[in-house]
Amino acid sequence: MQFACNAHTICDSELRPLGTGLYPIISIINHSCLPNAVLVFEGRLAVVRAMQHIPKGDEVLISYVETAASSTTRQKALKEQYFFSCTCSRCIQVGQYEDIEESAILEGYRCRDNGCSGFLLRDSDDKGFVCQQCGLLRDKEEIRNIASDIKAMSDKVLKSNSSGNHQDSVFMYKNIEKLQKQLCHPFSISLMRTQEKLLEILMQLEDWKEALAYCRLTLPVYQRVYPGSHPLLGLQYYTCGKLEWLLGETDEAIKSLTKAVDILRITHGSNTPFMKELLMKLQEARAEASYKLSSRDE
Ligand SMILES: C[S@@+](CC[C@H](N)C(=O)[O-])C[C@H]1O[C@@H](n2cnc3c(N)ncnc32)[C@H](O)[C@@H]1O
Repeated sequence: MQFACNAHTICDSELRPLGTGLYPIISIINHSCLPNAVLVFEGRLAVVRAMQHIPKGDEVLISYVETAASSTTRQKALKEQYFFSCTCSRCIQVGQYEDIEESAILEGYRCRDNGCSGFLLRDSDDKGFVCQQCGLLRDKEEIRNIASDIKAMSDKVLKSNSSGNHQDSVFMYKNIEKLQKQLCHPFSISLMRTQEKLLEILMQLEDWKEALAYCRLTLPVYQRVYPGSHPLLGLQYYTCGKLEWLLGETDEAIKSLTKAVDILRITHGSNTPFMKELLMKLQEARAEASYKLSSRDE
């Protein structure tokens, strides 16, 4: 229990998990689902950085769990691993309309009308789910069928992942994505996770163009679920910028890399090798853009 409640996942600069470590000083930091600080690692060194101004006397808080989740999901994860009920400013809104809406957007269903972006809530007769914007009902049987097709397809892709055929995986994840688009709200986290997976495999396949398309698809959801200076949003801008640069979209690359720098210099500091590399890429992209401009003028 001491380990489970106090250990932290050690990650690389791109927040990919490497292992687990126990850091006695870091272990005194409490959790918030709306944290004001972030824990990052520079090799084995654990560094806590403020993501916003923290007034003197305020508690420094990090998040122990994935914040891109509904209140119910976050609370369940905190209870199961850390044995407490969170009462942070996000969690105290549980049961209020805004929180119900946010949960239905992140983890609920889309409206039957493709042009409507409303969120759905269970109807009082338990026939299905009703769009809170246009009033259309989605039959629970239809929802159950699509959800079970997604489950079957996800089980299949997990089994086939071990065989390592990326093309097959792309095909299967695209099928999952298609079904999730029918089922889930456009800002759904599961749809975003499928698109992230496709981005990852397409990068391995070096299909930069399609990878960029998927990276761009995830950005609106990232902006919503990782607001402010969240490192994951910064890293997604970084990926987008690298792909744009690789594909010769220099001006777009400069915009994305600048957004990445604005966030990651807060979360990752400005003197780390990781940040130096990012700043170097931005400088090179700027130099390329001005070279292109001057050769066009000539
Ligand atoms: C890593 S320790 C944090 C330091 C701990 N509060 C202490 O005084 O040693 C994790 C434990 O702290 C408690 N904790 C952390 N954040 C909390 C919060 N927001 N509300 C209530 N308890 C919290 C929980 O018991 C959790 O298992």
